[in-house]
Amino acid sequence: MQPPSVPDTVVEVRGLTKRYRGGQLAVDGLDLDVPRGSVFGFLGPNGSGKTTTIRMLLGLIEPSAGSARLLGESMPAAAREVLPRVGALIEGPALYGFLSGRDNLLRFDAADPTADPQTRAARVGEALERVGLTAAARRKARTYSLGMKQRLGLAAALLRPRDLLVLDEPTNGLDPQGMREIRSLVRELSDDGTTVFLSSHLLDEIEQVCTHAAVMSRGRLLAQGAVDELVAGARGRLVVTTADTGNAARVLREHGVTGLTVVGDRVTGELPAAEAPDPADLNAALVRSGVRVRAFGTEHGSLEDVFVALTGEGFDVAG
Ligand SMILES: Nc1ncnc2c1ncn2[C@@H]1O[C@H](COP(=O)(O)OP(=O)(O)OP(=O)(O)O)[C@@H](O)[C@H]1O
Repeated sequence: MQPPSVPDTVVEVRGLTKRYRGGQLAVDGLDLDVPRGSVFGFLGPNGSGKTTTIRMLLGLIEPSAGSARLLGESMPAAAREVLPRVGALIEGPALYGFLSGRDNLLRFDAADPTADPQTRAARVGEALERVGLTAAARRKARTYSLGMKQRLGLAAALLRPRDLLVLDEPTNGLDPQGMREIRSLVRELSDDGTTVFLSSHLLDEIEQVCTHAAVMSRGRLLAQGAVDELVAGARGRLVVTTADTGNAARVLREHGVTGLTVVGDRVTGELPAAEAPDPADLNAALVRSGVRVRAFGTEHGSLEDVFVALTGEGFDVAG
């Protein structure tokens, strides 16, 4: 039997809305298009509706309005056919601490009625290998670091081939090393052709690993698209290094630069969108005013700039 084909749009969401019983509007008219083969970052501060959206995508809760298609099929109606092709890791894996990593995976595999017991050991061995836990496979899961537990959860999601992986805040609580491990695993899975949808409140993480992103705030979508296009649309920041920060800020303000901040010997600001002055003219104006400029340049826009420009607010990671 041919494996089912993967449509060009792996996740297609239209007008998706969730109002909880208490009246809380958690997700408000969301449209999403996740292209096949992408690593799609679902970005937003805590409480912006990411988990609620993922729950609706996976058919765990009913939307109040709108529709969600996963691998071309309507959810939650097609959950039985679609979900076996989707690996998910939400809010940390459910592991037995008293079992070894390997025994945890054997249990997960045994719980899948379609998994052939004859090939179970090989499947578990491959999944452990894939996430780099072979050497630690016989240790009890409770002795694992958070990053190792998260990788074991991913191994469980990878016991069968998946067309889509949905990861809710996969690096939450991990140290930088653990984060790097998960990021490189996500890249490998993507290189093998799996579409990955991952939520995060970490802008930097999304920029590092994702090809596409959707930016959420308070239940609403602010922007989505290829990360490089989103970032290219963000205005860069002007950065001037000088001992004479006060005068530099004044001159830049007079020339239309906004959002000026001074940290140490660095003055940064935003170039006005319309009729942006040529940075070379700004530099000349600083020099004319007697400001001794040590360094002058522009920094590329980041996803944070996109977020700030769209909301007029800082990206509050603490929620
Ligand atoms: N079961 C529920 N009943 C009522 N309100 C809820 C429920 N679950 C979430 N909410 C509310 O809905 C909003 C969105 O929450 P959600 O968990 O989807 O956001 P999130 O972006 O995933 O944030 P986090 O990263 O903190 O989980 C929040 O204001 C939250 O308090």
